[in-house]
Amino acid sequence: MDEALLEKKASFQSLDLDDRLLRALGSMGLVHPTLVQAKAIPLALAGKDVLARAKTGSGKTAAYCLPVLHKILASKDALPVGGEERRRTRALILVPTRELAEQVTKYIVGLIKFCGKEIAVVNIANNSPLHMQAPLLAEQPDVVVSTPAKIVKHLVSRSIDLSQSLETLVIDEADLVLSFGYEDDIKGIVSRLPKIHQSMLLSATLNKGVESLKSLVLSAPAILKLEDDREEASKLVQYVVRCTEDEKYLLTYVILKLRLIAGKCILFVNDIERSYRLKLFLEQFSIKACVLNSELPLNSRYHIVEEFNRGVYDYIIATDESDKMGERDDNADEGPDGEAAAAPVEAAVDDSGAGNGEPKAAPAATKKASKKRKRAQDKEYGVSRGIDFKGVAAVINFDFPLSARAYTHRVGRTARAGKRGMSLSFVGKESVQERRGDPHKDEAVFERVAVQQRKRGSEIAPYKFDMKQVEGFRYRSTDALHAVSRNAIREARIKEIKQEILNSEKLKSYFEDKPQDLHFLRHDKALQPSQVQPHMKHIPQYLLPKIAGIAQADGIATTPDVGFVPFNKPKRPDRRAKGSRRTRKGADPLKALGKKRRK
Ligand SMILES: Nc1ncnc2c1ncn2[C@@H]1O[C@H](COP(=O)(O)OP(=O)(O)OP(=O)(O)O)[C@@H](O)[C@H]1O
Repeated sequence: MDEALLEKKASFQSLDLDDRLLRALGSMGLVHPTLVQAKAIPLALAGKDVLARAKTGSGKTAAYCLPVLHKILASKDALPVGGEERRRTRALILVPTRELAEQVTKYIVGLIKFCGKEIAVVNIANNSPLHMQAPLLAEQPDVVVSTPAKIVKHLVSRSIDLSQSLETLVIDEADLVLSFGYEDDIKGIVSRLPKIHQSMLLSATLNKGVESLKSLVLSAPAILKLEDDREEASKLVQYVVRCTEDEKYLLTYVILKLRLIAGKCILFVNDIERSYRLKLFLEQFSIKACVLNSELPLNSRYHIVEEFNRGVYDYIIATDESDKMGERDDNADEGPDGEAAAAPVEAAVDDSGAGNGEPKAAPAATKKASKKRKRAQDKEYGVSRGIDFKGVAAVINFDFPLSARAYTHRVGRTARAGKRGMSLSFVGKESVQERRGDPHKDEAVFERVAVQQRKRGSEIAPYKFDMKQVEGFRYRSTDALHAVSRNAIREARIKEIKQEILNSEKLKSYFEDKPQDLHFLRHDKALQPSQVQPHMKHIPQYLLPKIAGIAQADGIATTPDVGFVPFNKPKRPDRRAKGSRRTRKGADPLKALGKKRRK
C-alpha cells in the first residue's frame, strides 16, 4: 500500500494487538496500519463505539476485524481452558450482500491463521437453508458474519441467542445496511442483543439513513470522517464521455479491441439484459468477458470474482443492482426515498424476437415473465459495494449509475489500497432508463457526482475521443449490434444460467477441497447464440489509427504518435525494468493520461 494511505508513524506492533494477530498480519505482508486502521483500532480496543467513514479500498475490513478478534482472544485467555464460558458468540458482523459476507469471512480466516483453534467464524449469509445452519450456530461460533435478513430469521427462530453473549456488533457498508428497507431487520436484531455492547459502523459513504438509525445502534460514538488528501484523491483519474447509446458500444469496442486500457477492467451496466447484450456484442469481435449478476448461482459468482482476482479474466461485465437495495441519494430528485425511481430497471424481453433495438416499456405478458425472472434473482447480490477486486486498471461505467453514492462505490473498485486507477463514465445523451419511462437522467446524477467529487478535490474531466478516428469503426460496431437480437440475448441468458448451474454443482466441491481440478471451469466462454462473422475478429490495417501505444492490437504494429487516444501511451522504458515483461505488463497505463492533463 502507498505511503500516503498509511499512517506513517504507526506500525501494527504499536497498536498493542495480540501477537497471534500480528504474526498473521506479517504473513499477509501488512506492516503499517492505514489511516482508518490507526485511528479506529485504538478507539475500538478502548471499548468506544465507532462510526467511521473512510475512502473505498482504505482497509476498513481490518479496521474492524482486528479489534473484534483481539477482544475475543483477550476474553478467552482470561477464562479457564475447556470451560463452558469460552464458547460464546461474541461478535456479529453485518454486511449487505452474500459476496461481501464471503469475502469478510475469508479475511477473518486469514487473520486467525495462528489462533484458528481459539476462534471459530461462521458465515450464514450463503444460501444454505436455516435448518442446516442451525447446528452450526448451536456450536456458538465466536464470530457470525451475516446479512441482516438472515440473522434476524435465526434470532426469531431461536437457533441462536445473542442476548447474553454478544460483545461487539459491526455494521459494514453501514449506510446501505441501515437504509430504507433494512430498518425492521436492524430493529429486530438490536432488540435481541444485550443492552450493553460495543458497536462499529463503517462505510465510504454515510448518509441520512445512518443519522436516523445512529441512536438505535450507537452510544456516544467516536466519529471518524477521514477525508482523502489531494495526493490520495489524485490516484483515481476520472473521465466522462457524453455519447449516444450506440456510441457507448462503439467506444467500448474501440477501447477493448485496441487495448487502450492495459489491464483488467470492470464494466458496469444497470441491468442483467444489458450485460448479455454487451457480452454478445463483444463476442462479435472475439473479445472475451464474464458476466456477473444476481441470476447466477452464488458459487459461480464467488468463483468469478476469485478467478478475476487471480488474473484469469481481463473483463467483467457486472450488473450493478444496488438501486434495488435502496442505493439512492438522500436528496435525489427521483422521488421520495427513491421509491418510484428505484423500481427495477429490468429490461422486458420481447418474445416476438422482432427487431434488435433497446427494449421498450414492458407489455403485460412480458411483465409477468419479468416478474417470474426477478424471483430467481438474489436480493442479496452486490459487487459494487465492498468487494476487493484486485488490480483493476479501470472501471467503465457503461451505464451511468443511478446515484452519486453508487458512483463512489463503483469507481472505488479501482485505485484501491493506495494504487492508481482510472474510471471512464458514459453519460448517455438519452439514458436507457429514460427510454423506458423512468425519469432518471444520467446528466442529473452526473451533476451531483461532479459536485461531490469537487468537494473531495477531484475533477471528472471530459475525455475527448478523436471521433474522426473512431468513425472508421462505426460500420462494424453497427453491424455487430444488429447481430445481437433480443432473441439472441434471451437465448444467451438461458444458456449462461444452465451452464453456470452445472458449474455451480461442480464448484460446491471446489470450495471444499479440490481447487486445482476446477480451473477449467471458465465463466467467459462464448455464448454465441448469434452468428459471429470471422472477419470481425481482426482489425484491418487501414482501420488502425496511428496511435501511440496500441502497437499490439491483433499483433499489427502501428506507427507511433499521431495522437489518437493515448490511454496506453507506453512509459519511457525504465532501464531497471528493461526486458522484464512483468514490469511492462504491470506498468500503470494511466500515467501518460495524467501527464497529458497537466500539460
Ligand atoms: N495496512 C495495510 N497495508 C497494506 N494493504 C492493506 C492494509 N490494510 C488493508 N490492505 C489491503 O487493502 C485492500 C482494501 O481493503 P478493504 O477491502 O478492507 O477496503 P475497504 O476500505 O473496506 O473498501 P470498501 O470501501 O470498498 O469496502 C485489501 O486488498 C487489503 O488487503
